[in-house]
Amino acid sequence: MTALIETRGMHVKRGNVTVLRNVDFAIHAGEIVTIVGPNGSGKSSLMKALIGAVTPFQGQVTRKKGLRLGYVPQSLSVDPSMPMTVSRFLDLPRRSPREARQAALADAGASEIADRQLTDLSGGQFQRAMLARALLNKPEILLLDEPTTGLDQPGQAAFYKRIEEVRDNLGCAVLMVSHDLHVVMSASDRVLCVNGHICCEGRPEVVAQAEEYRALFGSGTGGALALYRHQHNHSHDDGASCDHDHQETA
Ligand SMILES: Nc1ncnc2c1ncn2[C@@H]1O[C@H](COP(=O)(O)OP(=O)(O)OP(=O)(O)O)[C@@H](O)[C@H]1O
Repeated sequence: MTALIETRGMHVKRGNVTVLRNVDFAIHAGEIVTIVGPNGSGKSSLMKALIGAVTPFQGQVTRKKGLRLGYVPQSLSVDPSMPMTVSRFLDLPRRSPREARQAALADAGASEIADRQLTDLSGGQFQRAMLARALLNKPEILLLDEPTTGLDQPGQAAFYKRIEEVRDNLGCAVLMVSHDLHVVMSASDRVLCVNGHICCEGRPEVVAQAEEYRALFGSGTGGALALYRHQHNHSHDDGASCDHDHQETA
């Protein structure tokens, strides 16, 4: 299967400092991949190099031709003195048909906020408005940089659940940076542990046990995987049924 984005031997500098070394990475259609790592370890730099906002000084990044990207940045400051509805926000920088805006808000689980002022939204609603904007062009890959910053734990869990639904409904790949290890690990197909390079990578269960991961986050997070696990019995449209044994967050 062709990768949506792939890097080979990628080195990235910010200023004069090499912040990422020798990154080999690929993400494919429909995957949910989470990047974890300490502060300053190069997670955002990796994301920026993948979307082309930062150019690697060595190695290659290959994006599928015509790849449709949706990007939710780490932060966006809104001038509280500037009145703007969510609908208007979705029209920046490019106007979209009303139906497209409504569909994106529905996909983001936020249909009811279309006419609300941006500055009146709760943190969770604002994140959904950002998500809706990233979904407007029906992305093949959605990239989210710490999308739940400022949300409480139920808010985080609800947001990641919505991301899984978006992936299921739209079939897009999802690549996100997160510090919410306990919540995000089991929502991911694959976890990438970054600290200036890729320390370890694999299924969440495997990464949580890896020495490199434990050296960075301690063994306490080994049990973190259990936290988000919930009972997840349902049928899909294609008739297949899911029966994972998850436990709810304490
Ligand atoms: N524009 C820049 N110019 C110079 N150095 C930068 C720039 N952006 C980031 N850096 C440096 O690059 C390193 C990696 O930063 P990056 O933002 O990628 O880390 P991160 O893992 O996303 O961190 P955090 O978890 O704190 O968001 C840090 O040392 C940071 O200070």
